[in-house]
Amino acid sequence: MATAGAAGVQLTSYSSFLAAGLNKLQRKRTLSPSNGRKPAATTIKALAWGTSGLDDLFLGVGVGLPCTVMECGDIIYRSTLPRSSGLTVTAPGVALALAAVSYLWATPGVAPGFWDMFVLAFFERLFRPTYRKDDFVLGKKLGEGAFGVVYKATFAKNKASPKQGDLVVKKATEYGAVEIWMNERVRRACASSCADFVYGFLESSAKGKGSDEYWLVWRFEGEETLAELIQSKEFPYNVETKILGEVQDLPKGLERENKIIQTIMRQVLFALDGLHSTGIVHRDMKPQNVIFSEGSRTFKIIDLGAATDLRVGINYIPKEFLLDPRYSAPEQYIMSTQTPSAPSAPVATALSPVLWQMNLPDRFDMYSVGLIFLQMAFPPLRSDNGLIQFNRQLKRCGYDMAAWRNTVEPRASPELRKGFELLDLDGGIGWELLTSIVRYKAGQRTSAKAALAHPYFKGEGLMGLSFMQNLRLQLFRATQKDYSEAVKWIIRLMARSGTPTDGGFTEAQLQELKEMEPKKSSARRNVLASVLRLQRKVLRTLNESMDELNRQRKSLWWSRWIPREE
Ligand SMILES: Nc1ncnc2c1ncn2[C@@H]1O[C@H](COP(=O)(O)OP(=O)(O)OP(=O)(O)O)[C@@H](O)[C@H]1O
Repeated sequence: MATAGAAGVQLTSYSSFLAAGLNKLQRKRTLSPSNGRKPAATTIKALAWGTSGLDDLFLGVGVGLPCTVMECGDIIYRSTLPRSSGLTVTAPGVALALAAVSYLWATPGVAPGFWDMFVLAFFERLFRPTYRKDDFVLGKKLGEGAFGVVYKATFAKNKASPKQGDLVVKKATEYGAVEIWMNERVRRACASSCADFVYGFLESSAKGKGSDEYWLVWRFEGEETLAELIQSKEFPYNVETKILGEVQDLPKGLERENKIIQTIMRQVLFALDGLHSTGIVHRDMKPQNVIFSEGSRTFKIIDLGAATDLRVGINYIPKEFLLDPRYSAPEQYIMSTQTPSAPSAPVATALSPVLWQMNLPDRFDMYSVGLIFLQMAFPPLRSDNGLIQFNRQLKRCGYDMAAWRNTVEPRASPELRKGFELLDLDGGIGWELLTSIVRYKAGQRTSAKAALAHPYFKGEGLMGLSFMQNLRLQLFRATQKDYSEAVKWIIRLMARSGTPTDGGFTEAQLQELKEMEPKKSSARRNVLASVLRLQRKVLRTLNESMDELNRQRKSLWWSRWIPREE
């Protein structure tokens, strides 16, 4: 260090010596302006560059007197010197930060997931009241499914609860763990979407490990599910006062019924959008799992036993089949069967936005909601038999709702025709919404959020739409359009011989096109094939590595979060 310092001092002295020489030269030129010629500016500049270059060199070397090395400046002007340690904002930096934030917040939400799991869940566990089975008195049985029995219940007299009132208790088998997880997630993220969850715990039986039971407790929301309500001959009038608070000032008829159905659909979609936004797919949407909450006067979703949390990959087993065939979408699996079973939580969380966008798993629920809409609009489809028959007919029509309509409408019963008339109100926006949901391909189905923004819910029909709403409708239509129809039309047009009346291409033109095409299309096809090959390879690699990870972590890791009865 000492040697370097000395060298620096020596070099600095040399630089000062040169600068002094330069000053002298300038003075000399100014004092004796020579024989009419201008001073040799280039020489001076060159010398000046020489000295400043040396100074830069010292700065670069980093040795020398403090003010040669550190750009101290004069004390008076120090504030004008560039700040060396400030945060520099650059366009690529901002773009990168924005991309990272968008990824972390994209559905199902990596960042909110961390916050929820490590902060909210932690504090909730610290402060919420805990219960044990003696705190409840079970009443009548409300239902019995494959995985548990549901009872109406109350708090035991000795248990002081902040909110008294009726409860619902489900005693469930091993699948109860998943349902507790889902209900707790929902309570923190979108409480109004589902029945109000009170508590869930594992009750270890004295008889042995095999008979452990999960207890799940909710507030009793109400007596009726949508299934019971739509079975009534009075539907939809039997729901009117429940959700609208009063009888509408309209004569009984299609318009009034449409308003009620609109409100039910809006509430169901709103609840479902809450679940989807937090990364939960219900997988068992049906009128039996939509309950009318008397307290909040809205429809809420129940039974999260088949739900899957794609934020962390819980209960996500793509090859599993546990769906109600009456309401399930044609694809049956919510994720591509090429997608592996759920990886470990951190990997699943990091990849969740990519997997969500690749598979659009929420559209599985949307198909089921489309069928609920259909049942509300068409009375003959409200029975099990009616729905099963419809499913068969739609399958035969290639899941094309327009084709189904063309087949059944000409010989439709008055009840069935009533459904078409209801959906055709206001320029057919109800039919348009329905057909944008009930589609074969998941990717072409509209999401819950997009459906909520559909003008069908504006309530005043097409005539009542503002300019902006109309614009949004056009945009919705453009994004929802099935362009395969346009392609078919072009192909049909091409197949005809070109005449002035029919249009289309002549044989000669087609031949010309054929001759022109190969090079272009084969290049494009090659690129496409390479992209597909790459995609398959990525998926296969992911598949293998994740299955490997999964094998090592088959245990129900999330059961750590589930309280046990002491
Ligand atoms: N929070 C609640 N408030 C009022 N009733 C409820 C509530 N939760 C569930 N129920 C009633 O209990 C019944 C069964 O509930 P749930 O569907 O969750 O159980 P399940 O065992 O999964 O039954 P299934 O297999 O038949 O769907 C529901 O149909 C509903 O009538």
